[in-house]
Amino acid sequence: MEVVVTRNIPSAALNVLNKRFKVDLWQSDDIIPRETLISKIKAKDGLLCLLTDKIDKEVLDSAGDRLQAVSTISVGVDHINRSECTMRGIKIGYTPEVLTAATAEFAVGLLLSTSRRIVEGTHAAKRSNSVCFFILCQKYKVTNDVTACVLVLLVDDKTTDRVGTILILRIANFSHSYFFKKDKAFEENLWVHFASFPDLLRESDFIISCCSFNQSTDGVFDKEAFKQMKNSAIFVNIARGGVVNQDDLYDALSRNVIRGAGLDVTTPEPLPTDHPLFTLDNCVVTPHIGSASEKTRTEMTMLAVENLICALENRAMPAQY
Ligand SMILES: O=C(O)C(=O)CO
Repeated sequence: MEVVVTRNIPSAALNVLNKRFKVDLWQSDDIIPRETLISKIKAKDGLLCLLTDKIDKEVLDSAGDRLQAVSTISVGVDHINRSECTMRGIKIGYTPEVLTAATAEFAVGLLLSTSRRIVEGTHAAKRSNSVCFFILCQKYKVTNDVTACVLVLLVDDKTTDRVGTILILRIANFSHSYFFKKDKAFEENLWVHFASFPDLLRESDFIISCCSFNQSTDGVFDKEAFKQMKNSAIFVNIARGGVVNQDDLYDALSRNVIRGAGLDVTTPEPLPTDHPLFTLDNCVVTPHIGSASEKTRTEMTMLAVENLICALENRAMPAQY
């Protein structure tokens, strides 16, 4: 059997695949160009891909009848046309659980670095030796305390629940937590409360988007949403760039409609270096590295490899979507 792998993966994972299949590897740390993917996938049995690879009808058409499985090294599957896969009997594997803790931790990191202006402080320290006055000078006078603030997580399905749950536990010492989710058990187990979306926007000091990207979350953080937030609110996005209208966010940040944003996800990814969001002091942008600890990325890759092998050998995948 033949499989396509769309990125350099750790050699341990590649060796496992090489022992079983003929592997057509895109041997690069860069995103595989779309035309290359469309050409490589022809008449292959399996695909190991990343969230940066759009697996749509055109790619599946190019693969043809032999393709049996798409295994993504990600928990999110919004880059894969699931209904086309289902119609064609193509199994989808994904990587839940193994990245939960790393992603939740990263959200805490973004929350703190944005609210306490750690990145801005680092730049200021490099620029000037008067940084001891950082907190006193007019320009830099405000940072948000995290303690005793109201924090909101936008969570909407099983996948994002997991990250949300760990996140709640990690920040339990800081804040009261609210969940945008109608689930009694959840409320009782984590001492969180359900609130409507407009209430959450109005009452929160921190809003963390952990939701999956779908029709109901597409652009949900827009001009209207930012207008409803407190002027002191900090917005953190570890979900997908598509849940935010980025022009509206830029506008809200540059006019101090909200205080700051920490974004690990953007549209597009990577965000072009000349993007206006990079010009703002009150916006921390990272290149989608929420799950990028060595242990986590290795576990994700090994799980994706195992998913692919099981699918092609007609055994149950450890994590079938
Ligand atoms: O696995 C995913 O879907 C991610 O977004 C990783 O950070």
